[in-house]
Amino acid sequence: MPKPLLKFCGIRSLDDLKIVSSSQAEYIGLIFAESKRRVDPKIVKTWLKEVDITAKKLVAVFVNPTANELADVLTNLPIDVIQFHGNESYEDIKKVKETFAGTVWKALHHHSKTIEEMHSFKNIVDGFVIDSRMKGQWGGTGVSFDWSAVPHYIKFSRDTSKLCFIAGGVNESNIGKLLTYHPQGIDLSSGIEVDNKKSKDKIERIEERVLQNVNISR
Ligand SMILES: O=C(O)c1ccccc1NCC(=O)[C@H](O)[C@H](O)COP(=O)(O)O
Repeated sequence: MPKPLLKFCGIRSLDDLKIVSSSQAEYIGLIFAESKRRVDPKIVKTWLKEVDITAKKLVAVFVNPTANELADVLTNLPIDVIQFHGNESYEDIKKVKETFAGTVWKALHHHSKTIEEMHSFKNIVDGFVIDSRMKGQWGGTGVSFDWSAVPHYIKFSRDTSKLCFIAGGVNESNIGKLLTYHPQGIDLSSGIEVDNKKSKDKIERIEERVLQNVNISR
């Protein structure tokens, strides 16, 4: 089994960025939505002068963004992926794709109709992030969903040639179980934090588990 792609999300300081830049993650996520992890694109721009992340892809996470919010981020930062994490419509995403040449993912919350929602976005997005559904919160909840549904999400994504990340409450204690489903991608935020900061130790322990699993399945 190949190593699942890793996305470390919710970087909120220069120190966080330094930590994830030397990690095994392929993707680094920044939050541009209402959240304790929200960052200002102009400040992130100053961090990028100090930290080389050219080996990684930068993901901008939005929740129902305005055109101005999108423009502010896209003009200041070298964004590779836009992740729509709100209730954006197919048409909203289509409009953004007219001018944004990068990759676009739709985050969907796990519930009984998520596969139907994936169907409705499959012709406009490059990938999905499946996250936990928590009342009043869009993401970064630290809560995991019932992973017995993960094989359905993986199958749908494979059949439609989309990338699929599993998100929501993944941490060093439960990632072993998630790895048994062989997801293409895993997205973590709360599970790699201590006191609201990204933790190098937690990241290293998680990466160890991921790499162990890759070796075991060889
Ligand atoms: O992380 C946030 O604070 C956040 C706020 C609003 C919308 C999305 C947000 N996060 C998006 C992500 O991609 C997170 O990595 C994902 O929800 C998993 O978070 P966690 O459960 O904390 O691992």
